[in-house]
Amino acid sequence: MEPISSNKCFGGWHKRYSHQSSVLNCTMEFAVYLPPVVSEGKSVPVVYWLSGLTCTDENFMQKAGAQRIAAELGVALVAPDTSPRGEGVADDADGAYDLGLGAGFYVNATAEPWARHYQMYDYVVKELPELIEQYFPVTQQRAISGHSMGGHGALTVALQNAGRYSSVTAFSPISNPVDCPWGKKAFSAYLGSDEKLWQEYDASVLMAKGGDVPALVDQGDADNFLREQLKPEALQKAADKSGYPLELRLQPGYDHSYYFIASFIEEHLRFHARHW
Ligand SMILES: N[C@@H](CCC(=O)N[C@@H](CS)C(=O)NCC(=O)O)C(=O)O
Repeated sequence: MEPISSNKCFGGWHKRYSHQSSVLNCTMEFAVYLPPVVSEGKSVPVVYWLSGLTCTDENFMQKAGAQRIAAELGVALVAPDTSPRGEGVADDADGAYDLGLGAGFYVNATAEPWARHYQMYDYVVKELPELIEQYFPVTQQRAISGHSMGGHGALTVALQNAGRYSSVTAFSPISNPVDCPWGKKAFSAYLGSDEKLWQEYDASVLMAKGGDVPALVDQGDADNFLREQLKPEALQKAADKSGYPLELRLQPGYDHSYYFIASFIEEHLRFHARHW
């Protein structure tokens, strides 16, 4: 692990690192925020943040203002990148923003040319937490959050790994990727034509089967992607069917941006802190 930068922030430290990922077969960068109590020798729980299309680890850390409340709550924040990176990593032939680099969709790709590097599900669920738990003063308490493509990632990761996460929250998640243009495009590329496999990565399909990881989802009603891509009504329907503990809130006037995330991130972190 190589340090890239270190900045004091609300009494704690925001740090960036690069490391060689064996799961993704490339060099990856990630960010970690360590709250002030860490300097007193205390270990802290971790909230993992998964970002959306076009993002790196930096969007959330620079725009959401989450460090202030993480410092108060005594929680670490970890933000991975949104896809494998570097020379030799496949990208969309037209450089589209919604496939390839910056658009890993938190799945394990099975189709070519993606399978060699695009294993973001295993990276987020296994390799990155193992690294964090080995090198940083953190407990085994984990929660997960994300935005848009990362909201889809957070929900599917929590739903598939109930014992590993104590709570999950999402902003504007892609709630039913098997039934929207972003999801269909990414899943047909990364997973091929076997739609049964797609369903393993669909939050609405998974939530309809039930579960008990507490979930909070915020969605702005002025979000341009709401109707065509995000479809929170599918998630609500799934939760109603299975009796899943989902709190879904439609927030009037908010759009898809980090201004929305910055407005509610405090409530999301407090939600996680209530469920350690
Ligand atoms: N319309 C955008 C779609 C990408 C987008 O809205 N990305 C969201 C996540 S889905 C984001 O967080 N962008 C980066 C940022 O706002 O910092 C584009 O064409 O680039």
